[in-house]
Amino acid sequence: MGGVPVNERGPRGGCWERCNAKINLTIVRFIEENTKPVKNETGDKSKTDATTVKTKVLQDLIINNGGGLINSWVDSMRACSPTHLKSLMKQSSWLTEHPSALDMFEEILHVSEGKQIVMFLDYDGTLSPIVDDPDRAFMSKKMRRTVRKLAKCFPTAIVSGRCREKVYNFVKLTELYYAGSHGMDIKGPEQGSKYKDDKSLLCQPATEFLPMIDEVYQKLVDKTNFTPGANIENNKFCVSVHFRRVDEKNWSDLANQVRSVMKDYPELRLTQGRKVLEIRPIIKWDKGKALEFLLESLGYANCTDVFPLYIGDDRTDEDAFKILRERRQGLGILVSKIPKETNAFYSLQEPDEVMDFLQRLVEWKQLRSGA
Ligand SMILES: O=P(O)(O)OC[C@H]1O[C@H](O[C@H]2O[C@H](CO)[C@@H](O)[C@H](O)[C@H]2O)[C@H](O)[C@@H](O)[C@@H]1O
Repeated sequence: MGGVPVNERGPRGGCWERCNAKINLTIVRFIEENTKPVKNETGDKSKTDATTVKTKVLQDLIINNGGGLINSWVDSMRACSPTHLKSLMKQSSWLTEHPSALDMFEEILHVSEGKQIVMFLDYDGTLSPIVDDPDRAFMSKKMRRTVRKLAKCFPTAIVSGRCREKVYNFVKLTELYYAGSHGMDIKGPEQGSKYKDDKSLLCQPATEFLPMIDEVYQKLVDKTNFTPGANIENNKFCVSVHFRRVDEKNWSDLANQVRSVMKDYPELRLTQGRKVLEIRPIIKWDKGKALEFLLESLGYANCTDVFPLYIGDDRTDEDAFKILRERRQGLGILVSKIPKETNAFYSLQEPDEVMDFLQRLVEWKQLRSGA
């Protein structure tokens, strides 16, 4: 550790003052954008706030058995009104604290100067847009080309909540590291990596939970069978309960179904992603631990000259952002159009912006190495 370029407000030695004008412009754009009707992830203009509120209620139902339900509604409704002045101030201050990584590109290069950049990329919502059907979350050919070029320039890992095989089938690049099941299933590149021969690299810290996860998966499939739109996804070391296509009036039923299964499995815990409940072993392993494991495997355990860049859109990515802050090393970039509590330093609005950012990194690296 040490040699760390970031502090609580942003990269140390970064050019914050010079960038204020840029940030202010972005804030103005952001406020303009958010005073228009807000589009949600599936393109429905009216529902974003309502669904955010309901997601919180669903979580409350599951975790607190319904306690604090009314307060939760009111608090969330207050917090979610984008036309409310207080909320706009919150959005603008969020953008000041988490500026666009594209706007701050030069500063990021500056603080990574002389260090080995290592790339960590989440999949859903980061490399592929969020879609209704989880089986159809394809990444574009252009994004794949970009990630392929990126992996030629820097060690690159995909870190996903999906099972490793499934995320590999979407990405289809043999030269990458893959950490599936929220980091509980890690494998090195199939092809000899130019950074390390990691054909044998494999880390699966939750194998003893496999039979339990299969059992819970089956029970959830049976239990939610009559809830239209509910979709249970087996991610090998964890299970996802999708409610994106469940009518909101059935969310509490679904929550009760999940709770009735989970109550028999104290060794499992529940986290929440984007319209998905994620059930996984209670072990102390997450995307942050996966990041540390991969850095170590790459030989950067105690290095001061490494600069991990982690890009992700979901709550589970926060574990990795937090580790980077704690290590005071590299930085996290949150993909989000709306303010979220985050440990990331910067933001990007959507996968297209992620692609632009990755492309700029590739061009910069190629220029430097005279390729
Ligand atoms: O860590 P990630 O790669 O971001 O995985 C988190 C979850 O991603 C997938 O679900 C999300 O994307 C779907 C497709 O766009 C969308 O339909 C769903 O609502 C999102 O939550 C994946 O299917 C889940 O298993 C992962 O837990």
